[in-house]
Amino acid sequence: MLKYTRGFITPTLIDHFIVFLLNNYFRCFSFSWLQCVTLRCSALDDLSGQTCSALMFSLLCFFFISLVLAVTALNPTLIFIRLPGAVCIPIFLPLTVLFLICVSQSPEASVLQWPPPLPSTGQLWEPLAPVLLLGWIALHALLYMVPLGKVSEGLVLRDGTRLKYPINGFHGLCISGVVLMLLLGLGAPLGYLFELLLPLAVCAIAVSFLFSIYLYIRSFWAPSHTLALGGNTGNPLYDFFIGRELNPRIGNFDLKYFCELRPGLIGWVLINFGMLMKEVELRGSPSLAMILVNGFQLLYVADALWNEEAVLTTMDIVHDGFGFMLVFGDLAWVPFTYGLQAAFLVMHPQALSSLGASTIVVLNGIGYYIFRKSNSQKNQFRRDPTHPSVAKTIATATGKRLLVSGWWGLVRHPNYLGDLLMALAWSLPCGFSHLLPYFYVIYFTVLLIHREARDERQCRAKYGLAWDTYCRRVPYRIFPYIY
Ligand SMILES: NC(=O)C1=CN([C@@H]2O[C@H](COP(=O)(O)OP(=O)(O)OC[C@H]3O[C@@H](n4cnc5c(N)ncnc54)[C@H](OP(=O)(O)O)[C@@H]3O)[C@@H](O)[C@H]2O)C=CC1
Ligand SMILES: CC(C)=CCC[C@@H](C)[C@H]1CC=C2C3=C(CC[C@@]21C)[C@@]1(C)CC[C@H](O)C(C)(C)[C@@H]1CC3
Repeated sequence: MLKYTRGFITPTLIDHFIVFLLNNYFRCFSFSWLQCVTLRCSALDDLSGQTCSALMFSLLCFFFISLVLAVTALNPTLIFIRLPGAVCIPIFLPLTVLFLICVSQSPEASVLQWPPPLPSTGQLWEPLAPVLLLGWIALHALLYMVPLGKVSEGLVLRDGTRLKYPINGFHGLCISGVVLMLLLGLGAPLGYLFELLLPLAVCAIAVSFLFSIYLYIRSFWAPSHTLALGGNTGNPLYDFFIGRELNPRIGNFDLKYFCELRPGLIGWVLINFGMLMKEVELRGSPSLAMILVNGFQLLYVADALWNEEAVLTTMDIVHDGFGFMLVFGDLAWVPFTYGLQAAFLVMHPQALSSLGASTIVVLNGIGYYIFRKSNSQKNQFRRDPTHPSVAKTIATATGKRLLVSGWWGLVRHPNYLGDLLMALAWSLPCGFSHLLPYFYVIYFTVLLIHREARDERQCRAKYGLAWDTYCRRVPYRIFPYIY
């Protein structure tokens, strides 16, 4: 099967890398605890400070292992670490969100700084935060139900039916923009979102847990044909993490579709804008770097909502259950880690030349073009395989065809390629002095490589020989001539 896959980064190389990380994780973990136990400090304060640091270091190590476990969680060849992955991730990914926010707001902004920045209880809790968060989710739930825009059908389900979805996310974004401008006009201190970041993230994590528990419990009343194929192993922890129900709904209100695009994604843009306003408070005007980061990420979110219908053919909606991973991803991970660049820029302003800025704009433009064209091509093809714009295809035994022309003839995941180029363009305005602003592009590369491998397995199982033919005709996965 691998003979059809070219490029110098191979799945075997990735497996070796995972084993290397596992080895080093155990070494780091035992080292940090050893250090914690053998510390010799004169003052009690010092001891507690250093103990905390050693603990924090252990947590960081745990984070890396969680990432590795996440990468392998669905890999049947590494089944012995599937379950631990599902157990560790719900603990350590939320801690990572809080840790990264603390780092972005600290003067050093170094993920490896010693001792690491630890928040006080006062910094974690603010009564306004749950009010704002629940108000925001309620506003978007309300906008979801407003009969604006068209209603579209999803792909055919296992029982042969199709679900209906309102396509009004872009309206939701515009209305949120108007509300924001009104608040700004009334003198609302939007820059205060900077101080509220940690308490808001704590609340979003709490909401994610409660909501996932609700989803897990209600899935036991769902008919069996509405359950996701991958989320019903019978192991409660694993199923809670992956999600049992495919499209949980309350009446016509689709919970997964709602969470995927609205409160978290639009919340991310709102938080970015809050960071921009904080910069205005501190320095009188927004920096070029901040404007670029805000502009690029607004474009990404607006594009997702403008092309909302295309989400109905993505893996999350079509194949994945709605469990902790997606709930937490949508409501906490996306809004609080995808915008770290803007949070970083508030305390760490960066000078950017016009040549540098223009190069970054061009990179984002190229990434966006590839991302949009390839996603639209596939979406159109899946909805109308006979469309005149589709030139070359491969027939499969399932009756569905595979696209081999346009961007889908260059690499097997051109949409990932465009997305990664954009991710890089979002980090570059933050300069090269810190690693933190590059967190997104690093995490995203890992996520997409894992996603590609998972999709490849599913497609091979689904399309068999036709998929092999496709791999022969299009040998590269994401990066032409590399991977
Ligand atoms: N910002 C973020 O955090 C994230 C962004 N994304 C982005 O979301 C977008 C969607 O990604 P994702 O859902 O992972 O994957 P895709 O939209 O690429 O969907 C994969 C599916 O497309 C179909 N497919 C694959 N190859 C072909 C082909 N040659 N012809 C026709 N159909 C094909 C298969 O499904 P079938 O044959 O059953 O139709 C396959 O399972 C991407 O642009 C990605 O970058 C994704 C994850 C996170
Ligand atoms: C570490 C962790 C908890 C990961 C969970 C993964 C989720 C954060 C992502 C899975 C697929 C996503 C997609 C988007 C956002 C991130 C998640 C939820 C997306 C909505 C972003 C905007 C794009 O235009 C998109 C609509 C194509 C995309 C769909 C997939």
